[in-house]
Formats: sequence, structure tokens, C-alpha cells
Amino acid sequence: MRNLAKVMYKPMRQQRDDETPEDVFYFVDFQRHNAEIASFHLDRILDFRRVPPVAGRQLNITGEVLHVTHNEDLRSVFFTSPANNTCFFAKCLYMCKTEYAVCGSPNHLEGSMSAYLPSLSMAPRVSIPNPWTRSYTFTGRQEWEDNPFYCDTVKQQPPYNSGNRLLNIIDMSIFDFLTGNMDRHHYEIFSNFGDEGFLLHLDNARGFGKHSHDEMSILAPLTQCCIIKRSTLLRLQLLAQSAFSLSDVMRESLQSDPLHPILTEPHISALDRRLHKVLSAVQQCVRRLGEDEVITNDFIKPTRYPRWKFDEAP
Ligand SMILES: Nc1ncnc2c1ncn2[C@@H]1O[C@H](COP(=O)(O)OP(=O)(O)OP(=O)(O)O)[C@@H](O)[C@H]1O
Ligand SMILES: [Mn+2]
Repeated sequence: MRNLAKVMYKPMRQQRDDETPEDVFYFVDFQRHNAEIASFHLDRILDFRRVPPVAGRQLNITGEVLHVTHNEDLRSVFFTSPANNTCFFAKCLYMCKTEYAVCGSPNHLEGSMSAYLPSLSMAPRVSIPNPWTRSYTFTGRQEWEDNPFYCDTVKQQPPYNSGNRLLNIIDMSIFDFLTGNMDRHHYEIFSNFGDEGFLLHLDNARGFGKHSHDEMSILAPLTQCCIIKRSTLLRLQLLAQSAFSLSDVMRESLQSDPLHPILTEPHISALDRRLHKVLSAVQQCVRRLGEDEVITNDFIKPTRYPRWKFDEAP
């Protein structure tokens, strides 16, 4: 880009009304550019604000990428298809052959553009395995899938034994449940704030694959730990009222994207249905353990103080 701004671009690979087929595992599912866009809007509506801004754009991949790049590696992945469309494929570990290329029509291609975070040297981040990660094999299972008391173990381990980290993981699981994203193997935090850094919700492209299915296992951190931030619960309760319904707010918010419509109606209305399932899960916990145990005030004082590296900067 002319002003040296950087974005993460994810090209369109499927139509808005294509559903993920029943036999496809979440880890080989397509990455959906519209899911990246919709997730940004949802994250903001939930008031998490942990997704860097994402907007949809039509790109001329020939004029705006191939013809202007000086990067030989990038040029080398472009080719012209038998139908005379400009296409490119990815250089990576898997799904990278020309069979998986994306093609313009003949040069135009929709995509999501995610504002790039400052470089790792300016704003260092660490990637941390999600305690509720899934197995990335056809047969594997993780401990949390079979052990209903898994959260008791997690709660004893730093950094989940103090501060807000576990509550933030639960926020993230609610966010992922609403979008149907099962692909949350890691999360990232800025390292300058020590254990109190907030979670970044990067990589939301595997959400919004199936509108008629609610994957309850994504909510495991909430249903197994039975705690939630008061602020999150209040926001969810607000969005469950008919005057402020999540689907209406999302529909209106998504209108502002240049590529709208971003989600089909069944995906938008699924959000209301899933929101009610989150609220019922909280209700069940409250019935079992009482409100004081379940609904937690935000900003629990950390037992260890964060390392405020910014204060030390010259
Ligand atoms: N907006 C962003 N700014 C800076 N870095 C980002 C941004 N979005 C993603 N990244 C970084 O790039 C990595 C890859 O992004 P992402 O996971 O969205 O793509 P992917 O195609 O799913 O890649 P992978 O197969 O590695 O998961 C992320 O783990 C993250 O570290
Ligand atoms: Mn990814």
C-alpha cells in the first residue's frame, strides 16, 4: 500500500450461502473472508474489542498486486487459468498446491482486510495454547472432552489461577460459540502487560460455516468452569432483549461494509438462538452454584503485578 500500511488479506473462497459439508473436519474447512469481517463486527458489538479492524474489499489482483509488487516470491505464485482468469496459490505447509488456488474474475477478487498490528519488535506478542484446544487429527481427543472436572485443573495453573485470564478465555469461548468457530488452537496476548494483557481474537475465518448447527462443545470453558464476567453477562442480556437484539444490531452493523451482505439471514438469526443458549448455560450454573460463585466482578486484582515495560521505556 502506498502509505506503507499493512493488512492481512484473506481471499473469498466460497459463496455466502455455501455451508460447510457434514463430512468436513473443522481443521480442513475453508477460511471465509466474510467470517473475518462478521467476527470483527460481532466482537465490537459484544464490547470485547479484541479483533483488529477488518473490512471487505474488492481487489484487482492483477493491477493492485501482481503488477505492483517487487516481491519475487509473491509474483511466482500467480498464474493465468485456462479460463484466462488471474489466479494465485499459497506457499505454505498444507493446502498450497495450484489445486487450491483462488482465481479472480478475471482480475477482481473479494477479500477481507485485517489491519495489521504493529510489528513484533514494537509490540511484542506471545502465542499461547488454548487450554480447550482440539485435536487436529481425525481420531484424537483432548482431556477436556472427557473430563467434566477439567476446569479444576486449569484453575490451579498459572496464569489461570489469578487475575482475569480464565474469564477472558470464557469470553473468547462465548464469542467462538456465537460464530461457530472450532479452530481456536492458540490465542495471543501482548507481552508488555505481563499476565494481565488482554486476549487478541485473531483468525476468525472458520466461523459462520453452518447456520443450523450449534456446536455446544465450544462453550466448554463456560459450562465446565461456571464463571462469567459481570460486564459480559450484562451485555449478553441486553442483546437478548427484542429492542436490542443481537441479530438486528449485527445486521445494521454489517450494512456498513463495502461487501455487504456479509452474512446470509440464517447466519444472522442463528446468533439470537445461540445467545439464548449461552444465557441458559449461565442460568444452569447459577441454579447449581449460586450467583455469587458464577457472576464475577471484572478486574480481579492480580496477585502478581504486571510488568509495565512501557514505563521503563526512555
Ligand atoms: N491483523 C493482524 N495483525 C498482525 N498479525 C496478524 C493479524 N492477523 C493474524 N496475524 C498473525 O498471523 C498469523 C496467521 O494468521 P491467521 O491464523 O489469521 O491465518 P491462517 O491462514 O489461519 O494461518 P495459520 O494456518 O497459520 O493459522 C496469526 O497467528 C497471527 O500471529
Ligand atoms: Mn489460522
